[in-house]
Amino acid sequence: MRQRLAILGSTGSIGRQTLGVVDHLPDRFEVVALAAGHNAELLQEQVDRYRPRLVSVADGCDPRTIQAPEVLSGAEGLEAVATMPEADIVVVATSGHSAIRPTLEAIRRGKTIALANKEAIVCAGEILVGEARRRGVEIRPVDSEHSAVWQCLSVRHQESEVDRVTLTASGGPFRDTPAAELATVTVEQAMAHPTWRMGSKVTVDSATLMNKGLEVIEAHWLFDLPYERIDTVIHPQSIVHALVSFADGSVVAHLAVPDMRLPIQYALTYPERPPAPHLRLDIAALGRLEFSPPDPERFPALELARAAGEAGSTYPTVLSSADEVAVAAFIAGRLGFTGIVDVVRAVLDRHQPAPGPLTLEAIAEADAWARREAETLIAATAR
Ligand SMILES: NC(=O)C1=CN([C@@H]2O[C@H](COP(=O)(O)OP(=O)(O)OC[C@H]3O[C@@H](n4cnc5c(N)ncnc54)[C@H](OP(=O)(O)O)[C@@H]3O)[C@@H](O)[C@H]2O)C=CC1
Ligand SMILES: CC(=O)[C@@H](O)[C@H](O)COP(=O)(O)O
Ligand SMILES: [Mn+2]
Repeated sequence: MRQRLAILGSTGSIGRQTLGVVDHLPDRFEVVALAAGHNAELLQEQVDRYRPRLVSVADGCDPRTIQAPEVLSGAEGLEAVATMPEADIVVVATSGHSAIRPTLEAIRRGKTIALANKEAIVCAGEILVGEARRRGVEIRPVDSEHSAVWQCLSVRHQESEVDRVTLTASGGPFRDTPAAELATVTVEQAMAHPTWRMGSKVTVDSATLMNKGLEVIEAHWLFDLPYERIDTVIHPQSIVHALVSFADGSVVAHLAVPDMRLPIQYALTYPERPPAPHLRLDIAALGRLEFSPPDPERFPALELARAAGEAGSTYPTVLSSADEVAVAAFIAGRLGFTGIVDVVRAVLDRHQPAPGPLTLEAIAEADAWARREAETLIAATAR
C-alpha cells in the first residue's frame, strides 16, 4: 500500500524536493494534503498534479484563489493538514516557527514525522521529543547532518558506546573571508552558498554559522546527547555530512552527494533504500576531502547557539526568533551581516525566562518578546 503524505511547506525548497522524491517513487507515495504560505500559483500547480484532498495557505493568502476539494488557511489550516486522519507521514518543511503546534498535534495523533524544519525542534525539542517518546512515534530527521547521524547510528552498538557525534559545516560563502571584511559583505554574497541551494533564511544562517549552532541544539534533542558530546567541523566539500565516534575509537561517517533528495527519500522510505541512480557519489572523482576547526572569532554564532542550548528553557526560542528577525532585516538591507549575531546576542542577554516547566505558551511568549526586542535594536542601529 502507498504511504500517504501530508507536506507542510510544499512550495519551498524542501517541499518541492519532497514532491521530486514522490515523482521518483510514484508507486510508494500518495500526496493527501499540502500546506503552503503565499505562493498560490505554485500551490495550484501542485494541487493539479498531485490531487490532495486538503490544502492550506498562510494568513494573508486568499484561500479562494486555490481550487481543491477542501481549502483552509492560517494556523488552523496548517494544523488540519498536519493532523489529517488519512496521512501516514507528515513532512514538516515550513520555515520558521509556525510548525511547532502542528507538529505536536501530528505526534499526538501517531503520525510519523519527517522533520526538516529545525526551528521547531530548537524551540520545543523537549516537548516534541518527549511526546514522541511517550507515544512511540518516530521523528525521522531530514536535515542532512541529522539524517547522516541517524544512519551512522544504525551500525550495531550499545547506547553507552557512542562517544561523540560530529556535524560537518560547509563554512558558508565567507569561510575564508577576513574578519575585517565581514561587516560589509552583501546579501548577494551571503546567498551564494558554496554547496547547497536552499531557502533564503537557512542560507544566511549557513553564512553566519548560526545554522550549525541550531543544528547542535537539534542534535541534542534528536539523539539525546549532552552538548559536550556534539562537535562541529568545517568541511568545505559537504560530502561527509556527519561522523559518529564510538568508544573503541572507530569513527563511522556518512558520505553522499550534497542533495537533499537523499535524506528526504531516506526519511520517507526508512528502513528501505530504494535505488536513486541520480544521487550516486563518484568516490574516485572526489579528490581531497578537507576538515578544519570552526573559527569562533569570525563566526561567534556557533558558540552563542551552543550556550543558548545549554541554558535551555526559552533561551533557544529567543535565539531562533531574534535570529529570524535579524536575518530578515539583513536581507531587507536594514542590518549589516555582523549585526545579525550582535542583535541575537543582545536579545539573549536581556532575556529572563519564565520559571517553571517549558510550555508552548512560554515559547510563544518568548518568541513574541524576542521579536519585539530584536526589532527595537535593529531600528536603533538604523538611526
Ligand atoms: N532547503 C534545505 O536544503 C534545507 C532546509 N532545512 C530546513 O527546512 C525548513 C524549510 O527550509 P526551506 O525549504 O529551505 O525554506 P523555504 O523558504 O524554501 O520554504 C519554506 C516553506 O514554508 C512555507 N511557509 C512559511 N511560513 C508558512 C506558514 N506560516 N504557513 C504555511 N506555510 C509556510 C513557504 O510557503 P510559500 O513559499 O508558499 O510562502 C514554503 O513552502 C527550514 O526550517 C530549514 O532550516 C533543513 C535542511 C536543509
Ligand atoms: C542541507 C542542509 O542540511 C543544510 O542545513 C546545510 O547543512 C547547510 O550548509 P552548512 O553546512 O553551510 O550549514
Ligand atoms: Mn543541515
